[in-house]
Amino acid sequence: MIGAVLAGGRAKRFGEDKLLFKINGKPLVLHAIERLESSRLIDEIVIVASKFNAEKLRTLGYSVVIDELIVGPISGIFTALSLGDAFVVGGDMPSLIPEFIDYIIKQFNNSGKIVCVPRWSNGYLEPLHSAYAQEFRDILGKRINDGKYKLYDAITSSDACYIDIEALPQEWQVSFFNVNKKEDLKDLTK
Ligand SMILES: Nc1nc2c(ncn2[C@@H]2O[C@H](COP(=O)(O)OP(=O)(O)OP(=O)(O)O)[C@@H](O)[C@H]2O)c(=O)[nH]1
Ligand SMILES: [Mg+2]
Repeated sequence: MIGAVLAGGRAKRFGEDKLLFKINGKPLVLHAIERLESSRLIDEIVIVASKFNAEKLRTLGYSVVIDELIVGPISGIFTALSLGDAFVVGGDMPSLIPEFIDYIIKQFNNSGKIVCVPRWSNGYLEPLHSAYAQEFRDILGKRINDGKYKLYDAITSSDACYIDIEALPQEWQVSFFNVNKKEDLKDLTK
């Protein structure tokens, strides 16, 4: 399974390039990559960048593909799936829990569904912490063509497998943490 790290956003809320912003001396995106890499069921990492930041991200030494569409995470996933099945995360998720990722990939493999996504009891989904089959790419492509960019809608209108977050170890929930604003960094001093 490919580990795809979405990195094509403009970080408007953060106010500067958040993915290369150093936390404990290491770019934010590298924290996410290294966590994802230590999942046993992930065998290859790919960064899904934009044409604006691809060169900088290439210096990290991982393979980089360019999302030519940049219409939000949906186009990042669409781009990643050209390479195969993928577990997709945001590059701004430094607290990923490899064991949780492996758990989702196992569920995905056993379910035979085209997407396996964690779901909160209020119905909220975590699509940037989910496993996607390459077969889902055509569905995403059609939706993007129609100007339908909401991932939530793409997933819920498909035959997805849902993982009940509250039934799992509570310590795993930190895996969803993502940095949007500068002030989010203070939750990250560990
Ligand atoms: N490939 C790709 N990645 C994206 C796109 N939009 C967002 N991302 C990435 O997805 C992750 C989560 O997105 P956001 O939290 O909205 O980040 P962002 O868009 O850079 O930040 P804001 O401009 O503040 O919304 C980040 O790592 C982004 O770099 C996109 O259109 N294409
Ligand atoms: Mg955004």
